[in-house]
Amino acid sequence: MSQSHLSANIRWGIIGTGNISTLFVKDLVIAQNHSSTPVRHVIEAVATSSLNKGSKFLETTETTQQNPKIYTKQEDLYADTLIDIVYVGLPHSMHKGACLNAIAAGKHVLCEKPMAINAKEVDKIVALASQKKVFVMEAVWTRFLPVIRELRTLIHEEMVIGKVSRMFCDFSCDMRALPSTSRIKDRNLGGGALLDLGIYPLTLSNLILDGQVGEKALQSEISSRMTVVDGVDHSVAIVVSYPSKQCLGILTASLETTTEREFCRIEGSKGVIVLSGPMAAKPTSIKIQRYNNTADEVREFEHPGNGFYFEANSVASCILAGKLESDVMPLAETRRIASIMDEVRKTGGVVYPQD
Ligand SMILES: NC(=O)C1=CN([C@@H]2O[C@H](COP(=O)(O)OP(=O)(O)OC[C@H]3O[C@@H](n4cnc5c(N)ncnc54)[C@H](OP(=O)(O)O)[C@@H]3O)[C@@H](O)[C@H]2O)C=CC1
Ligand SMILES: O=C1OC[C@@H](O)[C@H](O)[C@H]1O
Repeated sequence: MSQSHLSANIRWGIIGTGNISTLFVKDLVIAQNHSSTPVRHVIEAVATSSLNKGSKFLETTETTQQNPKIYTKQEDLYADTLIDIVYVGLPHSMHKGACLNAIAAGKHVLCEKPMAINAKEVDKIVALASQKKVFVMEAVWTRFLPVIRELRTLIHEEMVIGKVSRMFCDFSCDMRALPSTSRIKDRNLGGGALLDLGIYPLTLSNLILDGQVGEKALQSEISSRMTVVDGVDHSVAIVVSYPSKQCLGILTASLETTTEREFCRIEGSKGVIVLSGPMAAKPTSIKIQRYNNTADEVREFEHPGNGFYFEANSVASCILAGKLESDVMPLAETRRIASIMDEVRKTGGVVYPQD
């Protein structure tokens, strides 16, 4: 397919060759065939614990032909002057260090969620990014999906279900078989349901109940409970309420069961919207049930790959425009969600070494 629409290169350095880095880079490759892709995404280098893992990663992601360098020391990737932006795909406890090192080297950063273990760490990253004048964003890719843009229009502009009063959202994955040493369960790696999964229902409650992000977001009140195993939460339940809008969200996440495809129900004065998909991070369908109409309306959102390129393209456009943060996922929103998660953990009794 022709790539004549691509006017600039964005050269990525990928840190970590695990699950999400693989999916993300595969999507960057897919993005090259989309006429809406504003840049050519180049995988310039990858940093990994072993050369062998690096080679396998390049094969799996079909980036071998781009001839990326494989570094076995992250410092070498940060020092590579050909890299524009570092993508951090590491366990949670390693995000802060990787972000600070990349920023100190003058790189832009896209860091997997959560940007850091707590709001205090987020503040350090934001302060250094502001000093070094680089773009930084937490990779909450869900916010960039077309299904979310449509959902927000339906709820906040067209008000198809009237005034929203309540929503339920769950993100649970049965991870009982994982050992306690896995990044999902190990307290020293920032494990736990809230930071790994609960961040998505919190994100959706912001998008559905509020609609404004970051500094413009409305004041909310939080109550919560957790079940804790080996120092990390295996289940969490949060009630987020907006007194000024008379609405509330009941949000849950768990490592001990798996959510049904219909993972989110939004109730309004004129009807109900049900979101479904393989997981709360990736809604693929919106069902509208109007109280005055017997026929449901279903809108499906299918696209190749996972759809990480919507996020990556937006990041590339910000960088080309010289922006230091995204309007869709601004740093104040990362900070706001991080402090809510701090509050929920404080009530639930989950304390990380970084707190
Ligand atoms: N946006 C999304 O949809 C998703 C986001 N995520 C987020 O991505 C990040 C990584 O998650 P995921 O890819 O699932 O994790 P993986 O365990 O699959 O990969 C993490 C990688 O980090 C490196 N690493 C370095 N030290 C360790 C360690 N002690 N334990 C494990 N890995 C280590 C390894 O890469 P190497 O050996 O190459 O150095 C490893 O492959 C997390 O922040 C997670 O929340 C995860 C899944 C989906
Ligand atoms: O989307 C996701 O699904 C599985 C989780 O472990 C992961 O961290 C999360 O982001």
